[in-house]
Amino acid sequence: MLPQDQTPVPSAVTALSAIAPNNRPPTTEYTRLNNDDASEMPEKPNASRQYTFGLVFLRRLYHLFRVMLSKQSPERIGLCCVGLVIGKLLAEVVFYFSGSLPSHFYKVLGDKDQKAFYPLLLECIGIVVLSGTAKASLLFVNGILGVMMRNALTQFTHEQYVKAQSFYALVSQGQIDNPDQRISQDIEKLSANLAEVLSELLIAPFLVLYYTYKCFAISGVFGPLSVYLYFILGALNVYVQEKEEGNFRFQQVRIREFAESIAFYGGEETEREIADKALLQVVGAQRRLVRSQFWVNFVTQLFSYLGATVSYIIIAIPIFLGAYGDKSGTELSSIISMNAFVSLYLIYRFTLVIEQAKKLTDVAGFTARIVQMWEELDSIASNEGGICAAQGDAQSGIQAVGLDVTTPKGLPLVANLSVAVAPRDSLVITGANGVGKTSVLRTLCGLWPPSAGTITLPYTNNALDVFFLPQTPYIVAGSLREQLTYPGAWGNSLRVCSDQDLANLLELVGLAHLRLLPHDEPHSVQFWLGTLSPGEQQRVSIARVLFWRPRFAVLDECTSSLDPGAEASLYQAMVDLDITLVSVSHREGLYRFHRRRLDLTRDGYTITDI
Ligand SMILES: Nc1ncnc2c1ncn2[C@@H]1O[C@H](COP(=O)(O)OP(=O)(O)OP(=O)(O)O)[C@@H](O)[C@H]1O
Repeated sequence: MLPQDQTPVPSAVTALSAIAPNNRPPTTEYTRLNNDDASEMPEKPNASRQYTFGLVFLRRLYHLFRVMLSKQSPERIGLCCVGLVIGKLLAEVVFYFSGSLPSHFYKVLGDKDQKAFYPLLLECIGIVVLSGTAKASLLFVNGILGVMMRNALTQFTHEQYVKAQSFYALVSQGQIDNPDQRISQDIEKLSANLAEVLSELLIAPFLVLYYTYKCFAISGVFGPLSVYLYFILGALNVYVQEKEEGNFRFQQVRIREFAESIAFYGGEETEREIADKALLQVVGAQRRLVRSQFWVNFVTQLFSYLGATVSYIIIAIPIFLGAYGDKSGTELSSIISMNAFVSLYLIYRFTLVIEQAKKLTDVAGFTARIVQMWEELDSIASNEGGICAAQGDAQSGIQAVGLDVTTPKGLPLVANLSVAVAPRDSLVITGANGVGKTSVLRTLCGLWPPSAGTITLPYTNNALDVFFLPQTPYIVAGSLREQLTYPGAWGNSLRVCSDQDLANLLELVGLAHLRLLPHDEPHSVQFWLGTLSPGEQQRVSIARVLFWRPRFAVLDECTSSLDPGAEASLYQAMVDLDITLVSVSHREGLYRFHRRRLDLTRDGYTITDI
């Protein structure tokens, strides 16, 4: 049997690349302020979203290797590479010897030479043991290398993704499909495939030249050309299929996440249609991939089986021409066997070029998806990272001057907004649905860059002193303590929470019954979502404000599920702690906790005293 061996075609790699998405900010210019330094945001370079074939893929692969080397100790990687090369060479040598064994057996048995038979048998057993050891070691080193690569690439991605609102920008801009899939699955698949081909890549330069020449010799220019073409098409197909897989999975996750809402709406039929549509896309992409592989598999198999026949034709010609006239029947059998082995080995090597190209198409597809995400995160970090606001002290409060609020798609919502919120000068923002209340908060807190105008935010001890509560309560995995004190570190302050503090806090927000839960036992998000009603989740959110005691809190309809009495007592608790509020609310009962009201309309805004 021929070995499970592959020969890479790095030269074919140059044929493919996939390009970063076009991540342009809205065409309007905007002012970005940081510590009073106003600077104009430059237009991002026009990173093309189309595919190009050429050096970009190599550049991405190089980027990938640089990241891996920076995250793993070079000694460990070096050790693995040496292990791979030794294992590979050993496997090749052992394979050559095992392939020549049958011809020796033909000779020894044909001559009825019992004395030579036993040493040959021993040699055979030795080769089998060596072969098993070499292959198992090779697989072992491959596995270790795959784990190391996955660890390094995922760590690097986490650093880029979970920082300074990068993930928010990436997810909300929607330029990169399914980042979660890229991080969890694509990196894993890339690492496994790359580790597998790496052993080949290390000894590739020589093999590629040799087999391209062999391929050319057997099939002319058409042979290598079709291999390269296959490689390019294959990589594109893998990329597209992974994208469709991601969309399909996303749809399934949505059904699970919003099961209750869908059930209330009776939306099963619509959901099934959407899921079927996603399935159609993924199956279509998969079908294209299978189709493109058919001809290659056909040619590969043809060569494999034709190889045996060809090897007999090759040896038949000299035999019939009388070149081996002096050989006995036994010697002739031995020669025929050896010739069959060498011919088949060469043909097998040729088919490996195609086999390896298959693996490299996977590597190319996954590399494009992962590095593309890094490039997008890079451009987000360099252009939009951090809060676009000047740093003021606690007394200066929150100020916006001449602010133009625009959605990421460039839709203008609020023009020339000037408003100031001094300490104890709480503000309630009102207005019809969709008028832009939440968008004003997003712009104030730096999630959206303003199209024009300036923002000043209060800082205490060099840390932003504004706590933002979003419209949808955010529940995290962890203990009750971790739930109530999220995020674990806020501002520059460290706050200790004793059991008594925790009990008081629970009492204050009307969650005293949760005391029955073991405080420090961690629970999953599913557990918390199943345990806390929507109103209780909002109480948990307010508990976080009461725990951290910021000077300013920005609250986006974060008590909408509470009854008026509970809502009022929670607002009173925040006011009692001297927290200045900027609230979005439709409920008039809450106005009394604020000094002024900012009313947004489609035509502008008014600010009135309460
Ligand atoms: N990420 C986004 N990308 C593009 N447009 C958005 C985005 N988020 C909101 N919008 C649009 O901006 C407009 C204002 O939305 P916003 O959420 O600020 O309204 P709102 O006044 O808070 O509404 P509501 O009272 O319903 O909460 C809406 O038309 C909405 O479609």
